Amino acid sequence: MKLREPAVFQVDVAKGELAGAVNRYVKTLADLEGLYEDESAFLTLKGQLGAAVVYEVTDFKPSTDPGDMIVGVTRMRPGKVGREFFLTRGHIHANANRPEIYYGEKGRGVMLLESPKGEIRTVDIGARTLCYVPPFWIHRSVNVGADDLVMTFAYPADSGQDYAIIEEAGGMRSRVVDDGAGGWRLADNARYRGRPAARVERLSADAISPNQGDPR
Ligand SMILES: O=P(O)(O)OC[C@H]1O[C@H](O)[C@H](O)[C@@H](O)[C@@H]1O
Ligand SMILES: [Fe+2]
Repeated sequence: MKLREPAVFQVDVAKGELAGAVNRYVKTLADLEGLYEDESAFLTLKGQLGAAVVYEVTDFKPSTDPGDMIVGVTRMRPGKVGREFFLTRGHIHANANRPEIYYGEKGRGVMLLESPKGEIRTVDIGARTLCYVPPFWIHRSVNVGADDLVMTFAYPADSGQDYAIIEEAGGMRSRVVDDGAGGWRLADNARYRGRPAARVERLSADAISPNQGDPR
C-alpha cells in the first residue's frame, strides 16, 4: 500500500484560485480560435484583449492513479463574442466513464453538457450549487454573468481530457447566447455535424490513455 500525505489548500474565492496550487492552466482568447460562431467579433475582441487570460485553472494533481482524485478551481472572466457568452474549450474524459463535480463559488454559470449521441442538457450554477457531471457526457462551462465565474471541481485522477470529440463534430450542438433580457438561452450551432455511430460506440471502450497527448 502506497500512502500519500493529506493536503490542504484554501479556495481563494476573490482571486478565483486554489491558493498554493502547483499547476496553473491558462487560456487566452487566441487559444479559443474556431469555437465561437461569430468569427469577425472574435477577431475584433482578440485584438482588444491581446494576451489577457480569459479562463484559468489552478489544481492539485496528486497522481494519475486509478482511484485517486484531482481537485482545483476554475476562474472564468465574463464576456461575450457577439451574442455568445465566454466558454471553456470543453471535453469528454479520455476515460469516458469518469464523472466530475463542480461547486459554484462565485458568479453565474451554465454547465453545457452533450451526450455522445447529441442530447443537450444545461445546469445553472451559482454560489453553493453542486453540479454532477455524469460519466460519458461532454462538458463545457459558460460564464453567463457580469462578473468572474469561480468553481471548485473534482474528478478522478485517471480521467484525462479528449478535446477532439467536440472538434470532430463541428462544436457542441447548442450555443449559450444572450437572450436580450439579462439572461441566456440556447441557440443551435449551425456548424454541428454530430458524430458517427462508430465513434459513439468506441467511447464505451474503457481505458483510453489519459490526456490524449494534449499538453496541459
Ligand atoms: O479543459 P477545458 O475544457 O479547457 O476546461 C477547463 C477546465 O474545466 C474544468 O474546471 C476541469 O475540471 C478542468 O480540468 C479543465 O481544465
Ligand atoms: Fe472534465
